[in-house]
Amino acid sequence: MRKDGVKIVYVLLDGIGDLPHPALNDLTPLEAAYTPNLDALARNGAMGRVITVGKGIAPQSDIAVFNMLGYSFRDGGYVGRGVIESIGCNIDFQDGDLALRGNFATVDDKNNKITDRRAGRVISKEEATAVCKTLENSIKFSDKDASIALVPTVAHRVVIRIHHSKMKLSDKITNTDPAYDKVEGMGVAKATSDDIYVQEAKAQDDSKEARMAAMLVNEFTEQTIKILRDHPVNVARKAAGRNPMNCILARDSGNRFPQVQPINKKYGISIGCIVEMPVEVGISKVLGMKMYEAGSLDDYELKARVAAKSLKTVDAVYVHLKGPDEFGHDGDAKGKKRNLEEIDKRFFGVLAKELAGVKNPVIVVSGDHSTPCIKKAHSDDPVPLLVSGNGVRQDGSARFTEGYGRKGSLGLLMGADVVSTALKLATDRQ
Ligand SMILES: O=C(O)[C@@H](CO)OP(=O)(O)O
Repeated sequence: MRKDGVKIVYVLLDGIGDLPHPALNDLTPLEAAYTPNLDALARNGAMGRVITVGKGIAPQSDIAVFNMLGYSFRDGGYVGRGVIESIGCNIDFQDGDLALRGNFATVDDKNNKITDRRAGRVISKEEATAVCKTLENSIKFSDKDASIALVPTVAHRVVIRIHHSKMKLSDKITNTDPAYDKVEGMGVAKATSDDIYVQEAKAQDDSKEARMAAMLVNEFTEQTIKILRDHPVNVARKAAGRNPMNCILARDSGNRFPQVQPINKKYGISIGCIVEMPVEVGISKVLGMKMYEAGSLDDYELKARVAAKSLKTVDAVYVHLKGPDEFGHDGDAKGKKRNLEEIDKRFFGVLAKELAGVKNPVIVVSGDHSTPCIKKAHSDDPVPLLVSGNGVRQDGSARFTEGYGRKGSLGLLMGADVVSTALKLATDRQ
């Protein structure tokens, strides 16, 4: 398969997949949205659907993106989102430390009932930094050889790193965040219910390293709620009628660096990326992808321009657009529809113009998982896949929607096969 001359733009729309929603006359956000640029790509290409990680698995973005880039970790060797986000935010992490993904959350501190898993989502860097600094200075573990580092990343997200100077901590512990389970190291969304409390971390084996890890995470959780009860940041937030960030929910622990084949070696082409969220930044570093700066999360026009320009130096560029997922989590179907229309106009519309000078580009569009607004959580519903351009045989798809994905000629793929399939389609015509 000749790969010289290949030019691919690979776009993952976070949380893209959805289900019919009453607020959209029982259409999905993709079906209800006006997306002329995506539809033009669909008419000039072929569609299918993707089970990104595994049948029945509602994956988190980390393991889903790894799969969509061809790394399935099905041997159970996945290191956990905590490690990936630690790498993404450059925290000092060594094998044997315990890294976890955290959420600043709002709890009723009388019974630890969670009233908002994201403390209202609006959290400034200053608030998060002040809270993390207080916690790092105030938390005292019963084991004097243990210490903690906390790094706020984006909005309600924070990375937790626990170090023990005399033992390698085990990652065989359960989450304190009730919204996600750990299955073979992978973070899997649970069908959430309203009656949710902060969970106690439990050791998943009888080793002293797992029991120590669980004990330290529980001490962290308990002390955090006490310390933050009257923290100035929360006094101010409550006075302003905003949810206090008075708990940190922890999940997806890991205790070692991933060992994987660099992506350029895996596919024999050079692949760059445009990513912002700490988890995708971590993935890109682990896979050795050249990262291109392209503004903040919704600088869509800039991302399109940088993506097209990057093809002067790399053969393919992976672009992660976070937008749709948060509307799914918030159950905002109309908001997700509007966000898709914005991405279509401001990213894909600009990309079409910017690629005018690129010979035979192939555009691949899919997602990391479904986040149906009706469920307000990730689901195992397959995501649509589109491969368009460079003479890819058109299959009659008229729009980029879940429905056309079901009927498309590419059929049903597993996430780990998407890149190799797209590469084959992109090079058959060479
Ligand atoms: O970080 C995020 O964007 C989401 C899902 O990946 O996590 P949470 O549901 O905790 O907001």
